[in-house]
Amino acid sequence: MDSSLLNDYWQNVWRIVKEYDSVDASQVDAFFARLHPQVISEGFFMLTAENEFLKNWVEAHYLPFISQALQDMFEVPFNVVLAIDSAPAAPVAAPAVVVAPSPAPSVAAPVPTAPITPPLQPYNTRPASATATVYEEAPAAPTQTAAPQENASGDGTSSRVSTSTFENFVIGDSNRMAYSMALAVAENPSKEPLNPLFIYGKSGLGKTHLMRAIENYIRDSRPYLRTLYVDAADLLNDYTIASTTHDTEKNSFVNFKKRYEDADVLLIDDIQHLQGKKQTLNIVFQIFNRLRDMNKQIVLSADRAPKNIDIDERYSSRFSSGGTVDIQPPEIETKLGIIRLFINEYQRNAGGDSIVIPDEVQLFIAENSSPNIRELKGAVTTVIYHMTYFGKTSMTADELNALLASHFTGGPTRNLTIDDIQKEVEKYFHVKHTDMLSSKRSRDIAYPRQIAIFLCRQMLDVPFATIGKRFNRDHSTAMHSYTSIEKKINQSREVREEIENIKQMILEG
Ligand SMILES: Nc1ncnc2c1ncn2[C@@H]1O[C@H](COP(=O)(O)OP(=O)(O)OP(=O)(O)O)[C@@H](O)[C@H]1O
Repeated sequence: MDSSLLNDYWQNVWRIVKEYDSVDASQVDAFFARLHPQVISEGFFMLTAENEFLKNWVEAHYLPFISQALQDMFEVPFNVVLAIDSAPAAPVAAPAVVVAPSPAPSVAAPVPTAPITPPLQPYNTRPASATATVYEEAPAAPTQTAAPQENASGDGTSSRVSTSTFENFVIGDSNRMAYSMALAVAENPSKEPLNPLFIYGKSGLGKTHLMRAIENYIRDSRPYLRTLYVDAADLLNDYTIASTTHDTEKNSFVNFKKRYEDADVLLIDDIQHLQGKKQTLNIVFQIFNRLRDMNKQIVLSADRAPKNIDIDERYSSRFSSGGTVDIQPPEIETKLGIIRLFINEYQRNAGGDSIVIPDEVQLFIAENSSPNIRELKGAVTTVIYHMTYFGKTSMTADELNALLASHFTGGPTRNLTIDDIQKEVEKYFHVKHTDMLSSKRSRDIAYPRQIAIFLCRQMLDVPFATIGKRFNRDHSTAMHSYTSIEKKINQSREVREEIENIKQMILEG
């Protein structure tokens, strides 16, 4: 979106607010003249104010009016955010939300000629099939204009490496902050305080999507930067090969390290895979420090908070020394947004007849699928194929249940057992099964054991006596474990997240 359009929207908001009965138009003029629109996307509007006083005053007196005016214009509720920018530049339009106002690039670097910008349309121009539920969905059609070109990307490829972009990431409360931070990094790599950026959340919630979106954005907008994405499991593999290759010059190892140290932007996904891999961690840490010293951008992701990764504290504290943000399980609105996005994508790929999945079917899928978005997408594919193949125009709840029962991991057909829970908890904490059942009481064994007992009770609802027996304990010890974890969950968000995470892994088997 060009900045004049952004300004037009702002002028319109300004005009509408002045017309409200309870406001003093001249005061509005005085204050609003010192605000600068920065970003608008569906349901989100960000302004900057020149100082704290102005920000606080506008927040206290005019924020609801600004939201209302935007809602009047676009017919969706708006979240309005004010930030301080003491030296505001000309307003910049970004694809969607950003965390902080982005100053003009400090180096004479080529910037994207046309930033990614979802066209914002009044809500009533949406297809009639869209339900009234509010969600933020970036339109699927890519609008980044930079043509694929030779760049210095670390893996030698010259343009986009996956289809995950900021445009096809559906935003909701559960992921808004992560999206904003990822976008801020993509727009201004190596800018403090988001270096390193650490994104964490359970499986299938969109961490890789955001990392790939950062990678794609930078490859398009700053092709001269070497951008390197790697999954930690592949990195580990790379390292094993490099360190075991018997070349006398140690070229394999040197090349391995150089490949990562040469990156301007290094993205390492799923770093929990490095738990227990001392040597690899040590090398990764050296690479990390070197890149940080050279002010290169690092983005890390994991399925749990840095603190909960079983690695030396000096690593985890360095890894989380910049921006740390989590992605929570999606709300129904976000799930519906993703379902619609996926139907549109499917339709575009398939061409031909239009695919109509009734709203009630979409709602059924959103309500019954687990938070894992892979599962959600799989369910949509199954339904699309089923409806297309049998020429159906709708499906009843019973039919959907029958079709998707085995698909949903949390569904009724998944018969979880105490064994399943023990197995996943042991895997998560790297505890041997014999230790889990032993009388050992060191914290690294007792805590996982308590969690396993807690989950057996919570997920299976079996008597404490039965659970105790399976852990070589009596009824009261099992009950004590349960209450002790319950207490920890109430006291600590991290414990809560960790347990949710393990639960999800158990459900996914
Ligand atoms: N908000 C979203 N909007 C659109 N698609 C999404 C969103 N979140 C996730 N997805 C899609 O869901 C799938 C799973 O997401 P992704 O691979 O990013 O998860 P993850 O958190 O990295 O999981 P894991 O930890 O298992 O690697 C991908 O196809 C991704 O494009």
